[in-house]
Amino acid sequence: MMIRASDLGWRTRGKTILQGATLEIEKGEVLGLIGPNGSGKSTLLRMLAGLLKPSQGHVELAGQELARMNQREIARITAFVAQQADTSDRISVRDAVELGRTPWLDALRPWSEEDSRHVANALATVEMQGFETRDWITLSGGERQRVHIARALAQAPQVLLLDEPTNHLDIHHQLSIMRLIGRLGLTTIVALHDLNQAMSCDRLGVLHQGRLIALGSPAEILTPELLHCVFAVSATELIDPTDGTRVLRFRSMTQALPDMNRHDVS
Ligand SMILES: Nc1ncnc2c1ncn2[C@@H]1O[C@H](COP(=O)(O)OP(=O)(O)OP(=O)(O)O)[C@@H](O)[C@H]1O
Repeated sequence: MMIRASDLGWRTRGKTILQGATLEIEKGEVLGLIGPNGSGKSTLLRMLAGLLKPSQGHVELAGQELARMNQREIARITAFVAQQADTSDRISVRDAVELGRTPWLDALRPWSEEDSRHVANALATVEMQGFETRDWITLSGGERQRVHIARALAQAPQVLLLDEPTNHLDIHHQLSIMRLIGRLGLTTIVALHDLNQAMSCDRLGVLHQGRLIALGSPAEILTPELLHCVFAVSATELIDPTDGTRVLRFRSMTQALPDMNRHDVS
């Protein structure tokens, strides 16, 4: 088991933000976290990344107690891509991605060709080669997002934690990031808002009002009943005729559905 979280909870200023989250993630599994705004997805990811100390419960990472590991030990196993990670520092794209190598460097292990290879591969993977010398502040939102993902890949992690990684991305790059997540073979936990993208995950966890209320395969989870209860939408399942995949189409609950039983002959 790569990650084991038991009864995780977080409280702040007397308010419970997350409670009773228990989950296990196998090596190489892609787990999607879905849930409405404010349901606790980022909070759970930040606890799994060791960035937020749980008020309750504990996390095991690759067989070790996360609370007993230092940031460097955690960063050699886990890379985290936050939702809005920005920097005001004037750094180049290459500098930003090179930061991913930090957990592997020290006085006895200075920068080497291997580190440069990791950085070049990571930039190529997110289709950002050629941007190395650009100033970070001149990048668009989507380019910044891809550089953040490159920084995480340069870290050569076993576990990838991604908070809405397709935010800001155009459709080509949304699809290529989702495809990349699928083929990296890393243990990945990814918070997603696009429920059609979520269908490509091995399993989905649903957060609702600070609780992990369901965990299972996309087919088990993305039912019209659950989508109605959790997201307050009505969903219709369609089949893409080109490859037979399921596609969900959503309507707000206030939008009237056409009466399928009415056969008007005019
Ligand atoms: N430091 C904090 N102090 C007070 N409330 C907080 C703090 N951090 C998070 N919250 C609240 O906790 C709840 C869960 O936040 P979280 O960011 O985990 O949700 P989320 O599911 O990731 O939401 P979104 O989909 O909007 O990104 C929100 O209501 C948020 O306002």
